[in-house]
Amino acid sequence: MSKEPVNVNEFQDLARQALPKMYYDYYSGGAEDQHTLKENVEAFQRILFRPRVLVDVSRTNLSTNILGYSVPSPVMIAPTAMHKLAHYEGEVATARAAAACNTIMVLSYMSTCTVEEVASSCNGIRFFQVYVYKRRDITAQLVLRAERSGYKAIVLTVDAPRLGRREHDIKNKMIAPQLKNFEGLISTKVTSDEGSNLQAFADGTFDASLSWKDIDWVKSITTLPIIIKGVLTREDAIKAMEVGVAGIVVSNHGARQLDYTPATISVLEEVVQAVKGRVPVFVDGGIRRGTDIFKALALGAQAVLIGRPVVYGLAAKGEYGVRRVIELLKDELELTMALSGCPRLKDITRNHIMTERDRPRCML
Ligand SMILES: Cc1cc2nc3c(=O)[nH]c(=O)nc-3n(C[C@H](O)[C@H](O)[C@H](O)COP(=O)(O)O)c2cc1C
Ligand SMILES: CC(C)CC(=O)C(=O)O
Repeated sequence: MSKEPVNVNEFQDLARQALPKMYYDYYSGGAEDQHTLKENVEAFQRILFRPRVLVDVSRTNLSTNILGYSVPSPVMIAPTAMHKLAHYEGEVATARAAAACNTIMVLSYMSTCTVEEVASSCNGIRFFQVYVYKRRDITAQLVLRAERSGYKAIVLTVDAPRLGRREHDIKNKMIAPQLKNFEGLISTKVTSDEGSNLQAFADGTFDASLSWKDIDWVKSITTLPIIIKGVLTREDAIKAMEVGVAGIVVSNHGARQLDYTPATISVLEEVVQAVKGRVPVFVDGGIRRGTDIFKALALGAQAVLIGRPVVYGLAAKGEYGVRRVIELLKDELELTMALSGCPRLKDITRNHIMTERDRPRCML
């Protein structure tokens, strides 16, 4: 048994040791210069606290409500592809860990276990993430299967008309494994032996024509609420509300798509202000500490999603590792709340943090 991590960052090293280089690079990497990859984490570090003292924090409560579902903490599992490359049990192990923590898991469209396998592996609230394929009938079938299997919302990812340029994957000639969801529908075998096979697969399948008018089509294939994932501007947040989404995820896809987009935490407030409370706003990207979660909530997020740390937990220690990642983040958030004078999530306000812009000159 490898050593027991005391924070989620320590799972990354264990994952690096556990995984073949090609897979570790795929999970950890970002697009091009990986500027945004660094920024997603570092922008959190530039936000400081304004803690309040002498508040009774002998009891804390982290519970919240996400789309009508009551959950014990404002943490969800972001959709990440192909968990069997991290651990032989794949998304089933992740789902069991999520269920054990009563945490909402968003299953990736590009999962290595099927939507039905994950649904039947354990009880739990799950959402299904969707990419729209050129073959729209395939997308419609997958959405129907997810709905029939009890998934509670569709998370439509809109920041990937094409796959970002991930240079590790190009060098490693990253493979695209068979994705069981698509068995009998489409082959993930690509013939290209140049560059990333995953990119070649995405180029052949993802529908780059997808646009705002197509949200009506997505609505027409499901009765589930639709959350849009990948919004970074007030303009798109307003459009998303106009087309009637049930929620917005501020996301730059973990810095894997367009490099030099701002860190998500830097644009969260812009989106929150545009949305004016009409739909919940979620955020992902670079969240590695309970303090990061607190900062996101202070800037108006209803909850956060965690991507890489979950995959690292899975690679390092399977289901147990994912559970520990969720527990560590939740414990850190709880302590942050106590030390900031916020016994409940609704006590967390914008005044509990200061961004670089808020800081008085004399402190620079
Ligand atoms: C290995 C990996 C695979 C991903 N696969 C998907 C995916 O299939 N669908 C999707 O919408 N987002 C995908 N994402 C993006 C995540 O949902 C999320 O936006 C991102 O990981 C958050 O950043 P973090 O990893 O810093 O927490 C993936 C991210 C990673 C790291
Ligand atoms: C298989 C990929 C398209 C999944 C993805 O979204 C990613 O790797 O970021």
